[in-house]
Amino acid sequence: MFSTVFLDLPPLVHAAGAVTLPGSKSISNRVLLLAAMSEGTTTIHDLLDSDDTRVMLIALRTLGCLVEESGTTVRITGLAGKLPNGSAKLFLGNAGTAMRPLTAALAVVAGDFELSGVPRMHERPIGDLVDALRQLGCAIDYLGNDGFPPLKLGKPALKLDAPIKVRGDVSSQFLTALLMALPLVATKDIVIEVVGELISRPYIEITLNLLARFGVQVQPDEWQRFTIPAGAKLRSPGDIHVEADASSASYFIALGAISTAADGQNGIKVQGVGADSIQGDIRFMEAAQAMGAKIDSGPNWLHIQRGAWPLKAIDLDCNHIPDAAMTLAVMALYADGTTTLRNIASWRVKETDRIAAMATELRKLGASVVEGADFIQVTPPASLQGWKPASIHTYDDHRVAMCFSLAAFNPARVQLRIEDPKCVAKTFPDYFETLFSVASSATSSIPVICVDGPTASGKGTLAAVLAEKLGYHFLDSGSLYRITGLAATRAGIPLDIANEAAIVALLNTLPIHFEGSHIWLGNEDVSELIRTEEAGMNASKVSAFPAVRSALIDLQRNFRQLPGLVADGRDMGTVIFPEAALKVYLTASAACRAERRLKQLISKGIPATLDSLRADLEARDARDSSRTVAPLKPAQDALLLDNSELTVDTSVQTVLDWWQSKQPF
Ligand SMILES: Nc1ncnc2c1ncn2[C@@H]1O[C@H](COP(=O)(O)OP(=O)(O)OP(=O)(O)O)[C@@H](O)[C@H]1O
Ligand SMILES: Nc1ccn([C@H]2C[C@H](O)[C@@H](COP(=O)(O)O)O2)c(=O)n1
Repeated sequence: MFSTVFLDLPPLVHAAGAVTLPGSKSISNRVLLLAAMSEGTTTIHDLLDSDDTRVMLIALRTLGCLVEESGTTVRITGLAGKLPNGSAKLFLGNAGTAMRPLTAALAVVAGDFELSGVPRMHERPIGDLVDALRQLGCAIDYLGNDGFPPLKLGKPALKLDAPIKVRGDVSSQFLTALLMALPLVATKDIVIEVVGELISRPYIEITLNLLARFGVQVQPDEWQRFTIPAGAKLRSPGDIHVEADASSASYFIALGAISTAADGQNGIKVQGVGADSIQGDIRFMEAAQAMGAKIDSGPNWLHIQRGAWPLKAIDLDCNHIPDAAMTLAVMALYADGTTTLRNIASWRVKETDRIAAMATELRKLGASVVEGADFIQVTPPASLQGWKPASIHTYDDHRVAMCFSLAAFNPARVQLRIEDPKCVAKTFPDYFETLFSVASSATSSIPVICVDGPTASGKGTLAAVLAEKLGYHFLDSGSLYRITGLAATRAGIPLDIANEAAIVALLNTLPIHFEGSHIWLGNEDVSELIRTEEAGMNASKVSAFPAVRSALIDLQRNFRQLPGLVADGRDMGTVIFPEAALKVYLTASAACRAERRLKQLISKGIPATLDSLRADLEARDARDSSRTVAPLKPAQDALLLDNSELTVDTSVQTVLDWWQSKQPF
């Protein structure tokens, strides 16, 4: 997951390949609660691992439920409606799929509970559900504002005779919550009557479908009355598989519709969910097809290719696909006219006011947007010049972040910044990694920051922190020369020019691979071994051989992957990435560098003296600067930074400021 303050997306050009999506949030949290409340043990396969499921799991454990996790498989020993912990305080983050159903389930069983969430959760309405539960005799108090969490639940005095009325036109989660909770107390038939038009019916279909899997056959009557039969009991189905999330699939369906494939590849394959999904958002397929996507599907997969181009503008009632419809609003940027998405009033009470958020952010990109109480109308920029680079504010809303990433395919190739990219953790923590696994940019548009300079100037430290802060890959090019020196020494090859060919032949066979900050030579983690002063000196020797340098060029350039790269070395800016957007030449006085190296070695328990270290680093600098190929020197367009008197933080901030000043935002 990208936990950076922002994530810059270079212009994306192609997309092709297969993606496997995480489990459905709606199914995951429903199944977790049903499994916890039912009789028997349920093994849930492919459960979504995200913020929203995590708060549900923590809540269930707090209530005394036995939860055993093993990867994406979770075993729940059901409580059969009896809670061992009759009082608990539950924090439910911003998970509506946890807050609403848990409120109903805990309100009908005896106990004292407090349910709270993040500030936005305390602005999301729950009054209609509370009103419905109070009709049943549930004791519920508001701890903050009336109509909103946090809530205090007490012991109910249940009255099951009259039909329970619940509004269906604000959120279908209120009805879902009642449907899942009432089997716990169905000593007689319980009737729920929906007041107002029921929105988001497909979510109710998921609820009914899953209740049936847990042994409860609710009798629906025209989507207005639902009867939970007397004697209904939640019973574990044993094993249950969670489909991939159809709302998450919408981004990749859209991706297939708007992108062209790179050579030899063919569209986007989405694995884990197919056209026969029980999730309502699968009908996003139809909307995407109406806009021009070509989609094939099988039992558990979808295959999407670009069809009509530009996409066709549509006018659609999106009541049945409220979440996935946000993706349509971004697809509208690529349409041949104005797209209108109607009947989306529920967007206003989601993670943020999504109509306002989408309108604001689409306008930043240059679109014309009209918004109303329950609709949004999007007209794309009239020409390439109409597109504007934009920093997309994401409002702590995972779907805003994910759907706007698709704007990186804009034909004007303007840059895009996604603020707070980690908000995708709510449903799809690895969203951007998955996107980058199938999307590609022109290599020349993938940003590179080069940090070159003499030994112990702090290049590695600076470059690694920059890479972390920007979410970019990191190339420690010196490690490649260090490994070459190590391998040659181990093979008994003297490190002199006469053996250049032998060293290159050996280098070409080396199974080098990188895993985070660890460097492997085959099965051996050599990260520490190559850090000695001797290894540094040997690296300096082999790095002077032209054929060794040539042999390492492609390997280094291959590090230039989405979303960007920070590369540290001696010739990053002069030879390997001469067109890099920012080149930093980092220096510090020899005295200062020797002192830093001394501290570094002593902290690792390696004895050393200041004088010998200074002599060694000056000798290394001299060799690195005087060799005939790619000598150590600043690139002509490098910015010089002497950090002798600067802390690491100040150096990092200086370079980040330089980088920001080059961005169009
Ligand atoms: N600005 C700074 N102020 C103080 N200490 C620093 C600064 N930058 C780096 N250091 C420290 O100096 C030591 C050497 O830094 P680092 O290993 O990053 O240098 P380097 O240039 O990559 O060296 P080499 O080229 O030999 O790999 C580290 O212990 C690091 O924490
Ligand atoms: N791009 C590079 C990186 C490193 N070298 C050589 C010269 C250095 O003395 C040696 C070790 O590098 P370090 O790990 O200390 O950065 O490798 C080079 O020639 N070109």
